[in-house]
Amino acid sequence: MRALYLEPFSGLSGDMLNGLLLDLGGNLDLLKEELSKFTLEDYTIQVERTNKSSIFGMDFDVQIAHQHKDTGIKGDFDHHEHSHHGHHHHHHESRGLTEILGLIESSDLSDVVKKHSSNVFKDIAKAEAAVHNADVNKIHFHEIGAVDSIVDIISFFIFWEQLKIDKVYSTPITEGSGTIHVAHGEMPVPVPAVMQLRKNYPLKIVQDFDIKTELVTPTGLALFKEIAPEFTAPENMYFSQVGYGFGKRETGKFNALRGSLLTVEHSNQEVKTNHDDIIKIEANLDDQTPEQIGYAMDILLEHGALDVFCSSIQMKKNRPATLLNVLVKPEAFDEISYLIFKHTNTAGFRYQGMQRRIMKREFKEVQFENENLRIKKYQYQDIEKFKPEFDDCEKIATKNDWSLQATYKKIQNLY
Ligand SMILES: O=C([S-])c1cc(C(=O)S)c[n+]([C@@H]2O[C@H](COP(=O)(O)O)[C@@H](O)[C@H]2O)c1
Ligand code: NI
Repeated sequence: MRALYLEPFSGLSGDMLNGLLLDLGGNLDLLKEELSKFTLEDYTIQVERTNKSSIFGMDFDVQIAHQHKDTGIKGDFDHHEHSHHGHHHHHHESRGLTEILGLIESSDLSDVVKKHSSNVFKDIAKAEAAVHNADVNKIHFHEIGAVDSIVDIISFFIFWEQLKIDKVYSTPITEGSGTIHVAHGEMPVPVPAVMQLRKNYPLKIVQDFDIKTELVTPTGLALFKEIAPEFTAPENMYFSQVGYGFGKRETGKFNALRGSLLTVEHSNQEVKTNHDDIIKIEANLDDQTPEQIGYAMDILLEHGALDVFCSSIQMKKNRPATLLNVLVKPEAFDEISYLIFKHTNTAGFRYQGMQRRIMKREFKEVQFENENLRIKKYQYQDIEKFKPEFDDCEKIATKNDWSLQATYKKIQNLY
């Protein structure tokens, strides 16, 4: 399993979220290729690996042709008829929600990107409609703001799909205070659309009253809601990568969104049930080297297979071959199927649904010889079993130059 751990200690915006996913390994060329499936006016994506306070991260910016960078503020939603505003140039068309949803639906973007980005647009339009007492379909996204909002939102889910994140965790979100100026005048921070987006949704937001500007933008918060982070610290996971997406405003503090990719082995996941459903996949491989099979096994395990194992078989034409077995949760079946076809020579495989009887599993962590020692507790009715985490025992044994046997003896009274 792969998780994303967000630390929005300086708020959330579309640019920060995109910069972060890029810094965590999002592929810019593939992003541009995908975005070309969606027809929009002239814009360019500017990315720069740069530093703030000597910490390197990604600056992501969508630049629109003819945009005046006078205020540095984008996202000017036009809720009025064009004729009411002399300053609305002809080339600044506005798009309504229905039009944006239609553009997304008729594009060749993936279903995942279509679904999530449409949800975000609906959420923002609903919030704007509530603030400005307008019909949700009458909210018009002003072109200057809309093009970069559209690109921000769609890009985020294209990166999202690339990174294959299964779960999101977050620390509480920090928001600024005071007021900001947008085209419609002065707005209190949190801005009204952000307040609406918070309605009836369990978010943890704290305000930093030393910062007199906006840290959380409507786009940033709507994207955050769509990936639905859990406000807890992930347990039994390992940080595999840390990244930073920079914000644009001068806040007087370190203005970035930090995020980390975390991985967890299935054997280290908490289990709260005594039974579950899995799928068992079998493929006979008679033309693949052990090196290739080992490589495929690693990839399948990294992408959520519960277990991958092989046995030797004798196939037609007297060929010694390998039976590849993969156990997978139903929700990971499509991705694992794709990866089997990608990384093995097989042109088909067998699969069957199975039920498992399993022991509940939880972890406790103790300190031993200045090291964390995780202990697994298995439980089924009145039966309890305890098992210290092998990787931790190995670390303790190596550090102290003890045998594994001696290490297990020393820790046995800890569980
Ligand atoms: O122009 C309008 S109507 C406007 C409304 C609101 C409300 O909260 S209502 C907020 N904003 C500000 O625009 C920028 C851009 O936001 P994005 O989410 O598009 O990045 C931001 O400062 C908003 O607070 C504009
Ligand atoms: Ni508004």
